[in-house]
Amino acid sequence: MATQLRLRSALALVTGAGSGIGRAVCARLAGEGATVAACDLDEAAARKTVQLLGGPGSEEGVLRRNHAAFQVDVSEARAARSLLQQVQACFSRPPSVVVSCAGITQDEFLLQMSEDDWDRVIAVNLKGIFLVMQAAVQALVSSGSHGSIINISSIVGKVGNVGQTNYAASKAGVIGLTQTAARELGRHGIRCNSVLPGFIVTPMTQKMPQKVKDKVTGMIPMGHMGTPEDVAEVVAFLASEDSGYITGASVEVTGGLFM
Ligand SMILES: CCCCCCCCCCCCCC(=O)CC(=O)SCCNC(=O)CCNC(=O)[C@H](O)C(C)(C)COP(=O)(O)OP(=O)(O)OC[C@H]1O[C@@H](n2cnc3c(N)ncnc32)[C@H](O)[C@@H]1OP(=O)(O)O
Ligand SMILES: NC(=O)C1=CN([C@@H]2O[C@H](COP(=O)(O)OP(=O)(O)OC[C@H]3O[C@@H](n4cnc5c(N)ncnc54)[C@H](O)[C@@H]3O)[C@@H](O)[C@H]2O)C=CC1
Repeated sequence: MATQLRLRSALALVTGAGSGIGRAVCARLAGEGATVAACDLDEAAARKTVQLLGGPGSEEGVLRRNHAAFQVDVSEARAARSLLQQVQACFSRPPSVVVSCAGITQDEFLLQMSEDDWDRVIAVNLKGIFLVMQAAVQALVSSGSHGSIINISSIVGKVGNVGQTNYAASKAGVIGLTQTAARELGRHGIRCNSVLPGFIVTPMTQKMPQKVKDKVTGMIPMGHMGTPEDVAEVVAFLASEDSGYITGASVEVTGGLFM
């Protein structure tokens, strides 16, 4: 159950906000009082998220007074830096909560995987988190502000997965990146944690071959796929002071898959 408005003083920057887990995270954080900067490669999708957050100004085409949408390709260094400049210009402060959900798959067996398939997934899923996190913590540290960074990895980053050498490597990298940032930033009052979702119902998993989806679902101890809201619940906890002594953690939201 959400603690009433425990994030009322937070400005939350969420990437991948236009779909799936990122959209659910925006809704949950806003529901707990946060002001949300919904960021995505697909600006229209990010705007749709802001409209779905409801409240005054959420009518079609009118940005809600206290939330805003931003377009960004997180894999581009200039774009990531510009995003933080835009967000600070819009809200006159750095984001105290940063949730990196933006991610892609380009699945293929190792024997057939192209260099481009490898490079693109690493650029978005790993370098993208590095770029956004670096820009955000530079703003937080220079302003002497505390914060909570939540990076979305995957259970695949822990155990691997057939057809995902690129994706698994990127998600394993997110864990190590986050743990290292936690070690460096604790003295600045900035916590950094990873969330490792399991098999969640989103457009990303809907692309999988049905026979694989059926196999995976049968392996989940809780017997069903998770929802984006299941992940958003954990993200909200890590964003709040209720997790004030948690940093460097990897929190699995999997229904017990690969425990
Ligand atoms: C025995 C089942 C074990 C399942 C373990 C898998 C756990 C996955 C949990 C995922 C949870 C978190 C996921 C996440 O973070 C979000 C995502 O990444 S969603 C996308 C996940 N992607 C995959 O799992 C890869 C799915 N596979 C494919 O997309 C295609 O197979 C691929 C592009 C790799 C190759 O396509 P193609 O050449 O057409 O071959 P087939 O599709 O016909 O497959 C050939 C053969 O291999 C089996 N197979 C494919 N993928 C997997 C897999 N992930 N795990 C186990 N087995 C797999 C497939 O069933 C075929 O087997 P046959 O016996 O020949 O039918
Ligand atoms: N769905 C699942 O089962 C799981 C998903 N994850 C991770 O959760 C995160 C969210 O995944 P889903 O919501 O399922 O996917 P999704 O495909 O529904 O949403 C991903 C969002 O990221 C955006 N995006 C893609 N590339 C981008 C870029 N370069 N810059 C900015 N935004 C970009 C897309 O436009 C999209 O809105 C991803 O990092 C994914 O790897 C982890 C474990 C399981």
